[in-house]
Amino acid sequence: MQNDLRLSFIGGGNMAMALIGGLTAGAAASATIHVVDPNPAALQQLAQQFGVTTATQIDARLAASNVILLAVKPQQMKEVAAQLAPHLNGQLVISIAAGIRSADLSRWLNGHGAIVRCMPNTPALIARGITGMVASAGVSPEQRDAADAILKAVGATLWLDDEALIDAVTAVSGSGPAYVFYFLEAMQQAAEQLGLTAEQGKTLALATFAGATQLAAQSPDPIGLLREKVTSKGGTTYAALTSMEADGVKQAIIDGMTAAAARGKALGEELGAV
Ligand SMILES: NC(=O)C1=CN([C@@H]2O[C@H](COP(=O)(O)OP(=O)(O)OC[C@H]3O[C@@H](n4cnc5c(N)ncnc54)[C@H](O)[C@@H]3O)[C@@H](O)[C@H]2O)C=CC1
Ligand SMILES: O=C(O)[C@@H]1CCC=N1
Repeated sequence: MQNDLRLSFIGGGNMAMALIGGLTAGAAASATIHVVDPNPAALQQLAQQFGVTTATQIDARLAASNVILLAVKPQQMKEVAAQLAPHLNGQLVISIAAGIRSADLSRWLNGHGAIVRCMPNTPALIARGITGMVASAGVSPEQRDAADAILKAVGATLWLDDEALIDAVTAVSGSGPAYVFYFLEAMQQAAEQLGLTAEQGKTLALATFAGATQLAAQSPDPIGLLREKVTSKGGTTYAALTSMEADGVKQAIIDGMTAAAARGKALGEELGAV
């Protein structure tokens, strides 16, 4: 399938754009990509930027795809599945929607079995994403490989056996870029309050994040030890971390991520109950 990948997206918003951007720039550049979205402005931008074909509703080109990737909001999934169901003929369906369980999607697709549920993230746009993935029982080994190749074209993949863990992946890496941007915003704001320009603050914060994450990835040391190595007793880092601990920053991050996972589970229960 990899040599003849005809991939259609239903939903051409932020996440579809991130995935298509990564796919067209990288290993899957030869794939035929088609996008269906009722919003002509979104389609025009995708066509201009990435040379994909587009349609405002499900058409023959979509039906002729061998992989259909659902990139609509979780709240739109049931309606989209009802529109898609009559056009299915064994194709692989990949869903990236937060919360939506494969069993519910399969039911809405009239019992379609070839479903891969996954949770990518927006750094896919620059091929630096990471995607948690789980395959339903009806997915063939070839389809699993195709799903892996599509998501690998935009970064790393991590396969799970237990679908319930996708909510945890959502809380860590799906939503995760937003936490990083939040931390960067806070660092930039603090830099400005301390007298640097916004640009200087951004430059310093970005380089620090990039350097520290690469160091953590390459070092044999546990992350906690790397933190301790920056923290001289009675020094500046100690002052910062003591203040952050007193403000409950670490616990606030853990609580926030727990809320994200709970929201993913609740979305699945709410939206799947129909
Ligand atoms: N934004 C992110 O960082 C991530 C999002 N996701 C998931 O990706 C999915 C899409 O999220 P975003 O791209 O952020 O949302 P978005 O709102 O940017 O895009 C959704 C698109 O679906 C289109 N749409 C609405 N009804 C439709 C229909 N009947 N047929 C075809 N298209 C239709 C809309 O016009 C819009 O362009 C969500 O389910 C979300 O949970 C997953 C991982 C990360
Ligand atoms: O916020 C959301 O619901 C989606 C899923 C992960 C990232 N964005």
